[in-house]
Amino acid sequence: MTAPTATPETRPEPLLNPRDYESAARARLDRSVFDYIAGGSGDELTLHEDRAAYDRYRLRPRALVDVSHCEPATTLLGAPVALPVGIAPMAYHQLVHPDGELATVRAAGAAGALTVTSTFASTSLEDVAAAATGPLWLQLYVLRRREVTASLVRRAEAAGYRALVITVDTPRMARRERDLRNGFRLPAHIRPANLDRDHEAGLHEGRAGDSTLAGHAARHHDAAFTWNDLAWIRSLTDLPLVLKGVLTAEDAHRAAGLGVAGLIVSTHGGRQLDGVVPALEALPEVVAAAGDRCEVLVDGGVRRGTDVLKALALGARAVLVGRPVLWGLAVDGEPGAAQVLSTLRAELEEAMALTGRPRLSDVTHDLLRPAGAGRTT
Ligand SMILES: Cc1cc2nc3c(=O)[nH]c(=O)nc-3n(C[C@H](O)[C@H](O)[C@H](O)COP(=O)(O)O)c2cc1C
Ligand SMILES: CC(C)CC(=O)C(=O)O
Repeated sequence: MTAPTATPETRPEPLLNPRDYESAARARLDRSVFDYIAGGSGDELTLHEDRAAYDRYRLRPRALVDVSHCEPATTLLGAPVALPVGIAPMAYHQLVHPDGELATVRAAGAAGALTVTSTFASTSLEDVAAAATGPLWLQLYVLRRREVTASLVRRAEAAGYRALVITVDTPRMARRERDLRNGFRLPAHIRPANLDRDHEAGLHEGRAGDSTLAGHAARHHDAAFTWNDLAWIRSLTDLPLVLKGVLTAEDAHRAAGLGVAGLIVSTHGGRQLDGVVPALEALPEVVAAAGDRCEVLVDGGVRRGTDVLKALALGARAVLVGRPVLWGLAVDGEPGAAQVLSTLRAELEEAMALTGRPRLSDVTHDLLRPAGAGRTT
């Protein structure tokens, strides 16, 4: 069959990487939705630095290694995954596509990847679980109404979630100036599907200079939640606990000592404390402090297969990706999200082959050197 004739002007540009998807998503989405997803807090220093930290490393390839088969499969808290890349928890996937979380969890399942579902999903955690074929963790914001958090824990267990990810960097939501300028509010048809109507109030009526999400977090997130309260969550469930947003050795030690199974080194994608250490820079101290007591993941700024390789070389067991998945979803629903994941997988395999590291156990610190510096190992 002949391809339809297309002039150079009309031929659609192929979308080859997350940046291409971002540009295409920008063209499709309402400005305030695009900005809510793309944006960071304050001067967006950390948003920028999370990404730039990857570019400060160079790769040291080894030659003449049999790379005819490269294997990125691993396990996360005991569950097999086909690749060390999962989907970060993100609120309200239906903002960008009506299929929302169902599309992203199906895309993750097809890729054999982990999905972390947000407390603020626009689809119920049970419906997400019913559509899942890969491992699922539930992200928890600890809410002031403790019985709501307790009920999320029980529902997660019943629905087959395999871990609880407690986000520890958001006792309040940072000022995100794009959202304030745009007067960000949730469109009327989108709601936090895991929560009751009390937790919906105020999300839909906004005004310039205000973000309804920030007001919502101020009313409902429990800013008094501390290390001592972790025992309360522990008492509710035997599911493994993972802390998301740990950036220091001190907190990693403390978490490991309390029996936390996993840590996600994260700046929340540059959306919380602006000027904080970029996640990739914090990774080595967290890995060293956790030792073999916790599995350590990292997120923020992962856009290429070589980024995944760099994070693994610095000791991460896996990375999570956030915005790129939403860009894929915005452009083409489930196939778009799937394409973003499969591109990252293809790039990771290529990077493993071209660095002479066909197994993840070969991806060690000697793979890296800081840009512009001599050998560090
Ligand atoms: C639109 C959006 C919504 C998010 N919602 C949540 C959330 O509900 N819970 C959470 O722990 N992190 C949330 N995050 C942070 C992500 O889990 C992740 O840390 C960050 O996006 C990773 O950076 P990346 O987008 O550069 O890959 C959100 C991020 C974005 C972009
Ligand atoms: C609803 C928000 C608290 C979700 C979030 O974590 C974010 O937008 O970064």
